[in-house]
Amino acid sequence: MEIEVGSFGGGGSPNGSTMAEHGDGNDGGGGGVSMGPSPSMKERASYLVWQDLRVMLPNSGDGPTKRLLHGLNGFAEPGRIMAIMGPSGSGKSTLLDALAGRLAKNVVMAGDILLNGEKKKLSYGAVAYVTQEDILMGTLSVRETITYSAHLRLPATLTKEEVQDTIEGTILEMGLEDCADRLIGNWHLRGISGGEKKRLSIALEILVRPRLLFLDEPTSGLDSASAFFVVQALKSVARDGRTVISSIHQPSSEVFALFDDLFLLSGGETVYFGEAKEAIEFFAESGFPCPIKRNPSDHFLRCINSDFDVVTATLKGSLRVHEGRDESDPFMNMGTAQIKATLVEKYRWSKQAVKARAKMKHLSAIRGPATKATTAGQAGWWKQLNTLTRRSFVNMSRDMGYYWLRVIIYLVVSICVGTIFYDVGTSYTAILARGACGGFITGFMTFMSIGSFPSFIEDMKIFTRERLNGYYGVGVFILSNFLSSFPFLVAVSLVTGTITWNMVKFNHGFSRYAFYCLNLFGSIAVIESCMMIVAALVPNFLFGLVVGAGVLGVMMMTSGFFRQLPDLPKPFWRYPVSYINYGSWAIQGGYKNDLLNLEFDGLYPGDPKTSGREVITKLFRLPLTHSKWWDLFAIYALLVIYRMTFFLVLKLKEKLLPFLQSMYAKRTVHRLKRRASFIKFPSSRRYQNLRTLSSQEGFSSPIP
Ligand SMILES: Nc1ncnc2c1ncn2[C@@H]1O[C@H](COP(=O)(O)OP(=O)(O)OP(=O)(O)O)[C@@H](O)[C@H]1O
Repeated sequence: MEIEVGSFGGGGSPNGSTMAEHGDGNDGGGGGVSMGPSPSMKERASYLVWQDLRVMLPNSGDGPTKRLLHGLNGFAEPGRIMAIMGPSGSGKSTLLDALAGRLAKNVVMAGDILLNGEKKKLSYGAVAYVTQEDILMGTLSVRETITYSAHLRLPATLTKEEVQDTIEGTILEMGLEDCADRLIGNWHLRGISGGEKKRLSIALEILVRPRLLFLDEPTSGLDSASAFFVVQALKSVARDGRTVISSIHQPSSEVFALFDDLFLLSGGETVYFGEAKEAIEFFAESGFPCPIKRNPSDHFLRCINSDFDVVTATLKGSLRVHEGRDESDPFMNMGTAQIKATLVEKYRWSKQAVKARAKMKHLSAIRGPATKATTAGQAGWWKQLNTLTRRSFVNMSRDMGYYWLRVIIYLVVSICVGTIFYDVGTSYTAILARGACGGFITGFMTFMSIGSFPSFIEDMKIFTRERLNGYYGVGVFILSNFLSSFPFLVAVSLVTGTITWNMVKFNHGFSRYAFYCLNLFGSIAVIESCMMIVAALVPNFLFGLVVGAGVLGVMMMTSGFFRQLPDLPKPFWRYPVSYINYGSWAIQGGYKNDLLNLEFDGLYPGDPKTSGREVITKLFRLPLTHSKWWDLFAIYALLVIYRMTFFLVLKLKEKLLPFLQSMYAKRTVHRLKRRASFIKFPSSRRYQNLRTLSSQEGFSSPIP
C-alpha cells in the first residue's frame, strides 16, 4: 500500500502518532487537534526511515572489521525533534553522519535509508547540517551574516521585501533580535556569546526552510540556560513541519524534556528508540528505574556508559564505597556492559520496539515529494559572485590580520629597503646592489604574503561548511576570493612599489614604474594563489605554515638570484621548477626593466663602462631573447594556472575522494563476500571459527 504524504492525518498510523496528532509537535492549525498538517507542511514533510543501518571501519589487512553501528533501525518524522544520545564514542555522530550522507571516506555503510519511501543516500545540499563547531565570519554582524547567506541561497525570483521578511523572520525565530547588529567576534573583536553563535549557525541553515535538519551536539559548551534556549528554538523549527535530528551530550532535565523522540546508543547498538517520555518506563520495566530526583538523561547514560566500570572498580577499593555500599544498587552489583546487554536484549522485545517496527513499516510506504537540493544553485551565479565578493571584501577590510597588518609591514619594510639602498646610483658596486635589491623585493617581500595564511585557513573552513551544505560552487568561491582581494593587493603593490622605486631611484620613466608595480602585483597574487592551494591541501594552521614556507623557500632558491638559472641542475630544478616559479620570471623582467639602458662605471677609474645589457647577459647570465613584457605575461599566465590548480584541488577533494572511497568500499565488500562464499562449505575443523568471523563482520552468513 502506498500512502501520500499528508494523507495520514486521519489516523492511518498504527500507533496513532502521526504529525497531525502530536499536539505539541505541530501547528497544523489545530493546536493539537487532529486537523491534519497545513499544505505548506505537507510539501515540506520528510519522513526518514533507516533499516538495518550498519557502518563498518574496514581493516585493510586481515584484522577484523570494526563495527561502528550494528544494524540500527529507526525513523524520524516531520514536526518532531529527535535526540541521539549515548556515551562518548557510542556512535552518535556516526549515525547522524550516515543519515545525512556525510560519513567519513574511510568507513563503509550498508543498509537502507528511505526518504519519503525512496531509497536514497542524502548528499551535498539535500539536507541542512549544523556542525558542532560554529564556523562563522567573526567580522560580520549577525544580521549581515544572515543577509549574505540569504542573498547567496534564496531564489532570485523572490522580491527584495520577501528576502528581507525571510531574514527578519529567521532572526526572530532564533531569538537573535537583541544581538542582530552585534559583530560575531574573532581573536581581536569581542563578540556574541556561544549560545548566540549556535543559534546563528542554526538560523543560517533554516533560512531556506530545509525539510530535514541535522545537528551535531548543538548544546556542547553551553550553559544550561543557553542550551535550553537553543533546543527550544529547534523545537519551534520542528513545529513548523520540519524533521529535526540532533545528537546531544548530557542534556539537563529541562532540555531533555523538549525532545519528542530518543535514540539511545551504546557501542553502536540500540539501547532504546522511541518516544523520549516512554524511555523512563522502559528503563523501569527493564529493572533499572530512574531514581526520583535524578535527571532521566543522566540516569540513562549512567546505565550504559562503560567508563563508569573503571570508576566503580577504582572506588570499590576505597573506604567511601564500602561504608556507603548499597547492595540493592544495580550499579554496584552489575557492570555497565551487563546492564547494556540486558537493556539491548529487553528493548528488542519491548512494546516500544514493536511499536517502532510497525511505524517504520507504515512510514516506508509513504510517498512524498522527491528530495532535491534545498539550497544549491537557487540564487543565480552572478548574484552569488556579487554577494560572495562583497562579503569577502567586508571581511578583509575589517580583519586587521588579513591585509591591513600586511600593508603596514610592507610600508615599514619598504622604507627600510628604500633607506638601505637609497639612491643606489650607477657605480660599479651598484650593479650588485641593484641585483640584490630587485632579488629582495621580488623574493623576500612577496614572501611576506604568508602572513595571510591564518585568514586563508578561516576562509577555507567557511567555504568547506558552506560547500558541504550546497550554498555555491567552487568556481564562484575562487573568483570572488580573487576579486575581493584585488584592491588590497593593488594597495600593497603600490605602497611597496612607489616607496622603493622613488627611494632606491631605479631606472626612471613612468612605463618602468608601471612595469615595476605590475611585476610586484603579479608576484604577490601568484603567491596568494599558491598559499590558497596549500591551505586547501593542508588545512592545519601549523603544518600549513610550514609547508607554505617550504614551498616559498624553494621558489626563492630557484628564482635565479641565489643560484643563477643556467647553473640550476637541469632535471627538475631548471625544468620544470624554474619555469613554474613566478620568481624566475619576476627577476628576469625586473632586471631588464631596471638595467637595460643604464651604463655602470668600471671597477677602477678609467676602466670602460659596463652596459646594462652586459650586466644582464654576462653577469646575471639571463637571456635577452624575449622582452620584459613576456616575462610579465608569464607571471600572469602562472597566476591563471595557479588559480586553476586551486580550482582543481578543491574539485578533486570533493569528487575524487568519494570516488576512491566507493572503490575502497567495493573492494572491502568484495573481499568480505569472498570470505563469506568461502565459508559456504567449510570443513568441519574450521566451521566454528568461520561462523564467528562471519557474524563479527556483520554480513549475513550462509552458515546456519
Ligand atoms: N571515520 C572514522 N574512522 C575511524 N574511526 C571512526 C570513524 N568515525 C568514527 N569512528 C570511531 O567510531 C566510534 C564512534 O565515534 P562517534 O564519533 O560516532 O562517537 P560519538 O558518540 O559521537 O562520540 P562523541 O560524543 O565523543 O563525539 C569511535 O570509536 C570512533 O573512534
